[in-house]
Amino acid sequence: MNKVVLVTGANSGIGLALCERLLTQDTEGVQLCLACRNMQRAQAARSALLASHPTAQVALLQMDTSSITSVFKAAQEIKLRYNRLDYLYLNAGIMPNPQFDVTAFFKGLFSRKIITMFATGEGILTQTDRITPDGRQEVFATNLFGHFLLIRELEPILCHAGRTSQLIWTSSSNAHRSAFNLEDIQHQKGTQPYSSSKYASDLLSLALNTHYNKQGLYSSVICPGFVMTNLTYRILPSFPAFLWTLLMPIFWLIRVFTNMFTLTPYNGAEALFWLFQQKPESLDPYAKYHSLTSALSNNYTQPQKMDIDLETSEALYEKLLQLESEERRKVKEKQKPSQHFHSNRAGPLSS
Ligand SMILES: NC(=O)C1=CN([C@@H]2O[C@H](COP(=O)(O)OP(=O)(O)OC[C@H]3O[C@@H](n4cnc5c(N)ncnc54)[C@H](OP(=O)(O)O)[C@@H]3O)[C@@H](O)[C@H]2O)C=CC1
Ligand SMILES: CC(C)=CCC[C@@H](C)[C@H]1CC[C@H]2C3=C(CC[C@]12C)[C@@]1(C)CCC(=O)[C@@H](C)[C@@H]1CC3
Repeated sequence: MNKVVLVTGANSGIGLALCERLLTQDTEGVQLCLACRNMQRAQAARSALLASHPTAQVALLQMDTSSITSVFKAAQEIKLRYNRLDYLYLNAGIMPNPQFDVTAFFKGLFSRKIITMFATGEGILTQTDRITPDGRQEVFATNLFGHFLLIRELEPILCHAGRTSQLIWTSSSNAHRSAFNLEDIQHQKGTQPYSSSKYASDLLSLALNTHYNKQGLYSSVICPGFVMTNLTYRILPSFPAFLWTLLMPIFWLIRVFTNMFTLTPYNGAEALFWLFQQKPESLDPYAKYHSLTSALSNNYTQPQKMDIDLETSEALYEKLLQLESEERRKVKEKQKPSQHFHSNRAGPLSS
């Protein structure tokens, strides 16, 4: 039977590379749905996939994960189109207005933390977040909360007796406990919203396993390593593309010291692809699955224990459920005036 696979943020980078890899492995056996914010880029991605796999089933769906209305609308559409969903890749993500701390970078080069700095970007990156029209912090809304609402909405087609479904989050080695605060889950106060949102996805994945494994739904997280994509090019915006190309030999050299420099979206998608082939019951809910590339350019996936605990994951889950109820209440409030308007119109006509 065909596997139904939905990938968010599938029009570029790691998400698109995953789609390409899935189709290369089994063109006929996969029914792909690319859920994208930008439909022009989504069309281009679909055409590229169909050019190399003309018989593939590739559908498109408009969804902006930072917008509550868009997520609810997309979820309705998905439920109309499919009666089951085997894989949901929660991959869309942003790192807006990144600031690269040059001083910290040079200090790091001459410290014992040099490898960690290159592997995780720890200590050298901050971001300035924005507020969405819904009034939420944009990084939290895009990377985490929109995805959480999507999962909750898709529950009926994700949970089926007698078969399993997988949720797979594109997290990061940049996820740190120190950037996350349970009292400020949207990271309104700090300067590391990206790290906070990725740490929150690690916690949420654990909580989802606690609450949904019995219903056959399993969640895992991966880190794609450091990959050259639109997201990373924006870290040094003044750097022209050719300078990045000039840096490539240095980056390949760094692979001798850390296998986290996967560099290409194809390599970065390794763990996402590997998880597609695993039995979800055999996976460790406390592990992050890393895409790694050796100095000799061999790709492999390796699990690493995450710095997370059940108590914090449950507390975050509760807070997300509260936010979800608030959002549902707001949606109902918005619908009320128009219902009132229609019933008023219906009144005199029927009398
Ligand atoms: N590159 C790296 O080194 C690393 C990346 N990651 C993670 O990998 C994931 C993919 O990023 P990557 O491929 O690198 O970068 P890209 O910028 O190429 O991909 C990000 C994707 O997310 C989509 N997206 C962004 N915002 C929204 C939104 N509001 N609604 C729907 N889609 C949205 C983008 O679509 P659009 O075209 O509309 O912008 C794009 O398709 C992200 O979650 C990122 O955090 C993790 C660790 C390292
Ligand atoms: C100018 C030179 C010679 C080097 C600059 C390298 C940095 C721009 C680069 C080194 C490690 C990278 C890194 C990330 C971004 C770019 C670096 C800081 C990430 C933080 C990108 C997003 C992620 O999720 C992390 C896993 C990446 C970790 C490594």
